[in-house]
Amino acid sequence: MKERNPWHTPLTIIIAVIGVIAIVALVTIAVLQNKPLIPKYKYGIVLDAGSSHTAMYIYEWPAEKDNNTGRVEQTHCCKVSGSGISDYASDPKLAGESLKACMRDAERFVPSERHEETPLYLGATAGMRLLNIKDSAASDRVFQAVSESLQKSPFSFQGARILSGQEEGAFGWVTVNYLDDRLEQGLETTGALDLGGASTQISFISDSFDGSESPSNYVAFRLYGNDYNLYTHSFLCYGKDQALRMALAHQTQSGPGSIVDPCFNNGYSAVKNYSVLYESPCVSGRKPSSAPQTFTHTGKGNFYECQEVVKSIFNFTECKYSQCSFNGIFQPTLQGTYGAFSAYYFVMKFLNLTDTSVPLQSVKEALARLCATPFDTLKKQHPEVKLKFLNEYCFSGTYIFTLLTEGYNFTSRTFSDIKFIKKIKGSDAGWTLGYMLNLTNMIPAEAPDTPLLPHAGYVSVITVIALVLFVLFILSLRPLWPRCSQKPQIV
Ligand SMILES: Nc1ccn([C@@H]2O[C@H](COP(=O)(O)OP(=O)(O)O)[C@@H](O)[C@H]2O)c(=O)n1
Ligand SMILES: [Ca+2]
Repeated sequence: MKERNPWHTPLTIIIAVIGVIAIVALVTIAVLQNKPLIPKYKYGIVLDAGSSHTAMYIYEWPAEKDNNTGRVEQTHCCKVSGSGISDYASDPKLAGESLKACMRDAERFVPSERHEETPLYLGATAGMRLLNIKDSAASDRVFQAVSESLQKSPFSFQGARILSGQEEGAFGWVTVNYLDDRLEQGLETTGALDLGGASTQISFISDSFDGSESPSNYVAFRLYGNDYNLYTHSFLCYGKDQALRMALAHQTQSGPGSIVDPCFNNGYSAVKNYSVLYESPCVSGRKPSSAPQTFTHTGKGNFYECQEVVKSIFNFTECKYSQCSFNGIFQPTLQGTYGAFSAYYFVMKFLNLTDTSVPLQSVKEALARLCATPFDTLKKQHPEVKLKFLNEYCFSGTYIFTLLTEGYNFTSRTFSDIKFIKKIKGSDAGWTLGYMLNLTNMIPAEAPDTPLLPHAGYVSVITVIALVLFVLFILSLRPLWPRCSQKPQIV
């Protein structure tokens, strides 16, 4: 007779089957319940209407996390061809037209089912600030024209406006710290240095600054449960293009028909128009009365002399606070590391000085060499670089050097705390991302509640608990287990 397996009682089989079904069900629910949904993204578009050009940035983030800590990333950037919108004062319609190619680009990059709900912002910076000072009616007409053009796009247009210098500085700081994950994790923050064409911004946290000494430089944030007292200042006219204008204006003050400029390479020569030079509010009112129509601008390439010219556009003496950067503007003691972007990056990239932290002395030597190079040689060395930029690198480099050291008081010790950057994790450093995060309330003031365990940990714990429960259950049924039958005795 075949021996009966003691486990093969109906009861144990039923218990085992129910147990297995229960475990499978538990694990399946645990996995499915917490599995991220198929990625669905939301979008936001910001147009950065700078003094020299306009750029459009498209940002993307997971749809189910938009009120939370979901990472926002730049997925596309489009450079508007032509000049900045402030240059269309005499023909505003063209400013609107100029944006159309990038807006069509955006229609391709944002899925059509999201078009209608995607916010679209245009923020203008120092070029429009200057136009607004010079001719506010013209500035209104430009905004009217660009707004009409953007309203025709399928996106949800949220308005075009001028950012204050304070906003521009503060949002640049938010962008770099957000992209570096410093805000959410409450880490030490990094300062932001932004050099544009018409203004420049410096923003950083200084423990010694609580806003009392100079309230206009103070911005308070509460982000992810942390308080930040930010120092920020925007110097209108101290972007590199307006700074060049001021340096030229300074050199034409004596009124002759030619300037021999140490900030331009030897061999450079151009005829320039006096009234064009003096049309900006940064230099207006200083045009010499005896000025001829044009002047010849030639280079003599000398970094040390150029530094003297550049210094003449700063006022280092006036200061009614405990300490100042320049032009009587309060600045607390520098602190921590800095990310320097926009034109800082472009110029330092040309000098090959962006990779590591750069000693100040190397920058000085590189600039002395660059300025002393004859213009013809420079053109041969860099056939790929646009002449408009190549002409100006000696000036731009010297200006950056002087602004950082004499203006903001970086020393040979602190200079290497500056990193020259263009992008962080694929997104451009600049004010646009911070601006959009703020307007869409994407950075919460308080730290969000996080689940106790990560997804994988949660599933493992549930599985182990289910197994333990099952084993305990089986053991608890021990009294019902069939007893082993006695083996028949072989006699
Ligand atoms: N490849 C490039 C692109 C821009 N730039 C400069 O970067 C600056 C950008 O300024 P911007 O147009 O954002 O002007 P703001 O309104 O910020 O003052 C301009 O001075 C451009 O000439 C550069 O040096 N190299
Ligand atoms: Ca800018």
